[in-house]
Amino acid sequence: MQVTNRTYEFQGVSLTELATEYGTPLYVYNSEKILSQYKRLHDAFSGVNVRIKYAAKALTNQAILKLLKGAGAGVDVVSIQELQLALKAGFDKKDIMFTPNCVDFSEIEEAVGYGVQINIDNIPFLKQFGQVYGSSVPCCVRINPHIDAGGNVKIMTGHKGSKFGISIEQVNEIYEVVDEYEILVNGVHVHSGSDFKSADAFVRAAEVVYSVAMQFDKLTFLDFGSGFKVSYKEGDYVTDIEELGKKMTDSFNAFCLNYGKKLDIWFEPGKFLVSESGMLLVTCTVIKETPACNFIGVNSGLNHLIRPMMYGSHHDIVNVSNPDGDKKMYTVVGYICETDTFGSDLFIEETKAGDIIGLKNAGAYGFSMSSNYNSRFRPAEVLVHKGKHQLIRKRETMEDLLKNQIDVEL
Ligand SMILES: Cc1ncc(COP(=O)(O)O)c(C=O)c1O
Ligand SMILES: N[C@@H](CCCC[NH3+])C(=O)O
Repeated sequence: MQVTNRTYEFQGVSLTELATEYGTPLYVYNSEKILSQYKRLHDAFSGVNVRIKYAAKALTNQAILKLLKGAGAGVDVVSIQELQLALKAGFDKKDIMFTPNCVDFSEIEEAVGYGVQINIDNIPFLKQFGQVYGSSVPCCVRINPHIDAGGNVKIMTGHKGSKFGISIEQVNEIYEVVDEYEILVNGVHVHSGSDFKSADAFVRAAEVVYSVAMQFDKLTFLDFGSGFKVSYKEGDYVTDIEELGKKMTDSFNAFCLNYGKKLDIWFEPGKFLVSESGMLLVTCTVIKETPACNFIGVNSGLNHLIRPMMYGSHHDIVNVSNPDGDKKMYTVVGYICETDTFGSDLFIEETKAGDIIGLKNAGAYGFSMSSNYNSRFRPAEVLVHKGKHQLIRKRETMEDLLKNQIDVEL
């Protein structure tokens, strides 16, 4: 995003004009940022056969899926619905990885029916998979490496107490089940969390994967999940992707040499690809000066962007209508009937009712985690691509709120 000629712009398209044209609250995405992040990651791993499986959960809009497919990405999905969305966007079944957790086994069977890559994350399902498919359908196994990584406890998935993956301490059971049913294991997977505070977590998880992988002789890929950290605020630690690329390329190539075969290396980034591309535009409804602080009230809330309330996440907030205003300290809050603070004691350009306020870094887990709480409509979404803007999701209407409700006589 640039501030040019006193306006916030994506590819020369003014964000205030988008807010006027489409109304607020509005999610706006910049395709250039998504594509440049994709290229950066791909280039960092140019010394190995890298496959980037976009974690669709971060932002599932068809336009975004198509954009990433066009760039060469595959996709990681966690539900049958995400799988169907990926197929609808044009992904080939061979480029889709299905990584569910605690679903009914029938979802695995359904996914096998679609012909996508299956990732198994518990021993009972591995057994059941062996009983049903033997060696006729390949599967990947998800390992829990017992590594504490991730920005906060709610988004850590690789520690010993986590529900995800098969514990590294149960790895012998995996080998026994695989032998018993002659399961064709074609991949080993690890995903230790989101927002890693250090790239070292990747390196440590990779060592665990390499040691597990040596026991399988039909592998075609190793999947190191995600956890790439982007900057949410000035001074934030960010994953040095180029540095990580060098380190992991060396260790991966050494592993392949040892293994006796060149494998593919997979990653499943969500945030890294789409977070910084997105801005949530809202309108200031009221400036409320209290003895405690000056509130900027806005026409949105935790129903549209839950990350600050759910994880204590920081999103930089700017006054898009008044980019040159003097900065004052504000607390930005939503219109929901419970505390829905977007940011406390932030220095933001002087704001008045009616101004357009932008919450940055809202591309990942923004719209996809939104809800209709308080019976509010979810926002519209706009994609700026090749210098043009397009509506990629309509704002909801009363019809959407009522469409599955059944009118009964009482
Ligand atoms: C299995 C899996 N892969 C990939 C991701 C994407 O993570 P991130 O958005 O941090 O890149 C997640 C979410 O944490 C996940 O659960
Ligand atoms: N939803 C989380 C990311 C991880 C979710 C998937 N494992 C966030 O907003 O930071």
